[in-house]
Amino acid sequence: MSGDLLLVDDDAAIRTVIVTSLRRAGFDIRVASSLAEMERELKRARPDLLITDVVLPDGDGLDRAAALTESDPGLPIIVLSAKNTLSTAVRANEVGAFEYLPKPFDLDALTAAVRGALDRSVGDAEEQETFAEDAVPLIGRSPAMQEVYRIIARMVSNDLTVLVTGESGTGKELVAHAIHDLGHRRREPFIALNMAAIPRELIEAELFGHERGAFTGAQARVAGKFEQASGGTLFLDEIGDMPMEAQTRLLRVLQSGEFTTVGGARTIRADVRIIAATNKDLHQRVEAGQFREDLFYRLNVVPINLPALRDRRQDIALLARHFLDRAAEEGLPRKRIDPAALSLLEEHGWPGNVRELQNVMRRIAVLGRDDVIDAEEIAAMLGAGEGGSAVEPLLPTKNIADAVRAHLRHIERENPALLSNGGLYDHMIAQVERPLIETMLARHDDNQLRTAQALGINRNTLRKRLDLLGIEAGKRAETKD
Ligand SMILES: Nc1ncnc2c1ncn2[C@@H]1O[C@H](COP(=O)(O)OP(=O)(O)OP(=O)(O)O)[C@@H](O)[C@H]1O
Repeated sequence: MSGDLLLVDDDAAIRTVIVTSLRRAGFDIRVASSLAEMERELKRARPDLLITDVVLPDGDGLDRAAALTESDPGLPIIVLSAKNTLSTAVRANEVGAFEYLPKPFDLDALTAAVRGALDRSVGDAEEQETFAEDAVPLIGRSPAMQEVYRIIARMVSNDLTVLVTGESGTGKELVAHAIHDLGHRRREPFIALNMAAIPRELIEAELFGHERGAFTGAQARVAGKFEQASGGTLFLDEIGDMPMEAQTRLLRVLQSGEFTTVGGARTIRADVRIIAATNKDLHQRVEAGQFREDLFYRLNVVPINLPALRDRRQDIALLARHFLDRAAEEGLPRKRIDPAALSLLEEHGWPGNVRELQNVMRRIAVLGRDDVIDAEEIAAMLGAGEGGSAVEPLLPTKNIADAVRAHLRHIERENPALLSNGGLYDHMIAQVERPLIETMLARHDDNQLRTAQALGINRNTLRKRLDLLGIEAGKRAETKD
């Protein structure tokens, strides 16, 4: 791949090293040692990529880069800096720099970053802008999130294994998606598998696929997630819940880059990027003998820890408004929120993190009385949530009560024995429970874990209720592309 690169650095030795290495990799590269020289080069011709140092003799390379991205948003920029402070990284991120490389950096890493940046900038600039917006749906400007963005930005130009940790609902899956969507594998599949959502005995077959006749009921050869994700990204959610035998097998794949299907003799190359996530303390699991230490180190190549929402309260207002906007885009009433209401949100404990905030905002969008949400409404909503009871009935209680009475009259006519044979209570509860569970399952694409979380019940409780009510729930949601 060739490309016209412009390197701006006042250190002649660094210029020489970079120029030599990038020319060897097949790139054309021009150099400048100051902002003034850079301006001259920019006037001569627009480069395909700018690589700049931060501290230059006649000014700040990052400030200039920020101005450049305003006037030329399609120009990819790589920032090199010896000032390894977080603020430089954050500024580089704000500028939208494709990659931030702290000095001293690895020349291979620079070459990979250049390739990734050029690859990404190929194509229609307009399409890219929308792509970039859609690709990073992560909201929040707190320092903790900036650090997360900085790591994500550095992960898009390589295939390193990433371990995302954080409490439930902090956005781990969103981060995995962002890494995939921004990286060079973005046109290939993103396949997710949640270890906690499928029966333990099926995990290996789900991951590696199985041959016909590998076990009872295996009537045809089935490709596993590794094969489905080929060329793309495999997201292993709730990795802490992976059974030991599957851990051993996964470790072997990570070591050898190959796997065999269950019951199969063929080996298949595993061209996938692995992103794992967990809300469990894996160190503790390792100590308790429940998680293989060697696998932990294989997965924890690049750790990303997502902060709990209560530890980044400055993001709450932004997130709340974002979720209200999203609700309005989906056709729910458009609501605004007043400052006192926002303060209350900021003081809340948020045990369910961003997911909980999202649910609260959606409920308010549906149920709120006025266009402007006030503190009283928020207090009522949060108070009800904490008690674990229904927030406020969607339908006035009277209608549900009427429905119950009408159904009892119907039973009296059609099946009077039910009124006295002891089965009435279960029957009536099932009348409410079935549509409730079915509707919520449909909303969550049949994903049982998310449905249980949304309902506020344990996943096993949900499973039992599904069995009892005879509701069939598929597993469509485990696979996403
Ligand atoms: N920073 C964020 N900006 C916007 N939305 C967010 C953010 N973080 C999380 N969300 C939203 O909150 C919900 C939960 O996020 P996600 O599923 O990624 O969390 P998680 O950490 O993977 O949760 P779990 O551990 O329970 O699977 C999603 O609907 C997601 O879109």
